[in-house]
Amino acid sequence: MTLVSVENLSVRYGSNTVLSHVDMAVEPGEIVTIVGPNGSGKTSLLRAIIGATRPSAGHVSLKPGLKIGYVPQKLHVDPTLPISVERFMRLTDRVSGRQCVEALEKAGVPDLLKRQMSQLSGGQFQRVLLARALINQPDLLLLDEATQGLDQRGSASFYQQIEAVRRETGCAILMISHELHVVMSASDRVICLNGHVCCEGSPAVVASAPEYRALFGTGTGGALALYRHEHDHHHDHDANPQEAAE
Ligand SMILES: Nc1ncnc2c1ncn2[C@@H]1O[C@H](COP(=O)(O)OP(=O)(O)OP(=O)(O)O)[C@@H](O)[C@H]1O
Repeated sequence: MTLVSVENLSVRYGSNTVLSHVDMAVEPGEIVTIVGPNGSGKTSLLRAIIGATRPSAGHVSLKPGLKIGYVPQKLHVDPTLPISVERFMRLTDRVSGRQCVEALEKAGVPDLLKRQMSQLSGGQFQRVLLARALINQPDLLLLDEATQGLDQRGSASFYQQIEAVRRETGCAILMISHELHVVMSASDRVICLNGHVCCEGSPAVVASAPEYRALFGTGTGGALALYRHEHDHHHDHDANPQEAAE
């Protein structure tokens, strides 16, 4: 059964429409990546899915009883606050020490339980956030640019961990990423967003779609084009990405 189904979704902040007519779905066990320039509504889409942002039109349906783990884009922990990884993980959920250790194992950092949050490296911190999101054994994991601030090796290894999590737990993953080259290999499906769904499909189909190329250019150099986005392609919400790619 489909985990998340988004139909004709629009999100508006005041008079600013950031998402319009977005249709997308996530099936069990899939890894789906959302790419798109800054401000293209990626975070707004995730927030609409978890119910933190109210759609101005359309709707989001979740499979009944769906458990979601969410790794936010940024989380600031005051470096002067003495808080251990274990305390941090137990702040929001009633979980045992054993469950914390298991979640840290799944996130690839089994030995961090007693460490101070302020002493973790960027990569370790992100793994702890991942562990916290895994603690309730979610059916769907949402990651909002979870590798921000990590170097290329750190983020490649983080995505390998995500694939291992999917293998071991079978949970589906919906993630936002700017690292196109890494994402392309780790994803079953890519959705290219720019206020609307520009194109979507398997990484190979999306990479060769004219809409995607208009946004990101070709090859891995396209990762840079992301930040120098010129949106000059024609908007056609009914375009079939399969046909467009041919
Ligand atoms: N709570 C809010 N109130 C008003 N405007 C908002 C709010 N949240 C986001 N926006 C605006 O909506 C647009 C889309 O923001 P969103 O965070 O969804 O984009 P994004 O694709 O995730 O961007 P980035 O890649 O920079 O993280 C931006 O122009 C942003 O300024």
